[in-house]
Amino acid sequence: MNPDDDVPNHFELLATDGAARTGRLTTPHGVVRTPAFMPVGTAGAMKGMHWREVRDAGADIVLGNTYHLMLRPSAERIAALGGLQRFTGWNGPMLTDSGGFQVMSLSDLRKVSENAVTFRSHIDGAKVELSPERSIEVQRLLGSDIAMQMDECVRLPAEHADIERAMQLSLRWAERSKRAFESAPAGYMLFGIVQGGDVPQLRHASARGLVAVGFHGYAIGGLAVGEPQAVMLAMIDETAPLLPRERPRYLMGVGTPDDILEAVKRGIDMFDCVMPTRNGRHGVAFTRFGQVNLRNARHADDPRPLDEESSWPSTRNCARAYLHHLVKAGETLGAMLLSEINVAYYQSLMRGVRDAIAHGKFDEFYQRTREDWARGDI
Ligand SMILES: NCc1cc(CSc2ccccc2)c2nc(N)[nH]c(=O)c2c1
Repeated sequence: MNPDDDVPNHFELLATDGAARTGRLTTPHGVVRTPAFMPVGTAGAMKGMHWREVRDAGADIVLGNTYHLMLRPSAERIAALGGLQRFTGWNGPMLTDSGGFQVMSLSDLRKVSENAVTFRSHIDGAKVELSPERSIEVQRLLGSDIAMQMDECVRLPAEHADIERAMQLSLRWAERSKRAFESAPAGYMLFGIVQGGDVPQLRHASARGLVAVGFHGYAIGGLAVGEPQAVMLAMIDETAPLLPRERPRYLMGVGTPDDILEAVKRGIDMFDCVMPTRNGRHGVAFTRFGQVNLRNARHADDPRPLDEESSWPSTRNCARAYLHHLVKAGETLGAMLLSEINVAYYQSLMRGVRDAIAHGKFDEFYQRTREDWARGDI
């Protein structure tokens, strides 16, 4: 009996088109339609947006960050206040990362040992130890519907020996994470994370090792960490076929609309990225015709909206000249409008992807979407 079979499966595959899939992932706080884009609400807020707008834009699930929330306001305080959903007011599914990735990218004086990652808080400099067991405890206290195992992600390019060391450590942490998760109530999920850098054999070993442990779903980590898109896609080609077809696959921290379309084509179901809100705060809009930098003077007298055929009101109604003015003036409303415009675009892209796969038209959708992007904004 494969341990993977012992783990309940809350994912339902509805249709496939080539390697692309569309399905439904049922969580304790609601259903997630896949392929799904999950906006990142790092410290319990979606920067520049109300949760109402996130929901109206079409997001079924949002992400929270264990690293940030355990440091401030603390997992124990959020638990005492009823958990992340009640604390934030987002009354839907939430996924939290394990925190190790953020430690490596945000904190100082960090040390990785067999037992844990030790670091100093970027907020008050306090020494903190994050073990697989503590990471799972924090995610359980937050009440997230989908928790991630503790792992070590290596930036690329990297030495083969370092990639292998981190991949093997992550596999041992996967087993410890699963043991620590065993007391979670039914319906709550734990995903394993495939590591292995840009080395196919290490990707294979990681994927096989995780399936042997058995998880509700499988993430592909350690990509979009400095490698060319072609390398990222090649590693997805090496990894996805080794993951159980009937369970969800999540590509962590990816990506641009083009990255997402290419990864859906290769069998990925879930995505997250800070780009929609981060680019929005920097004056850049994602549209059906590619990215538009509203700081550019060419928009100063342009009365047209970004896309008059968009289903999203701000995208259909706000004049480029106004958005340009807000961005140049540093008005908060500029960041707010472009954040919602971008999150809405990503959600419209995912709606189009799901519909195309459901009707066996993914290839046509893929071609037409890329032609629109290539045509550019005129
Ligand atoms: N840049 C890719 C990336 C991003 C994240 C962060 S994804 C995220 C961010 C915020 C909240 C929830 C998930 C990762 N997280 C883990 N645990 N492992 C990785 O290899 C990895 C790679």
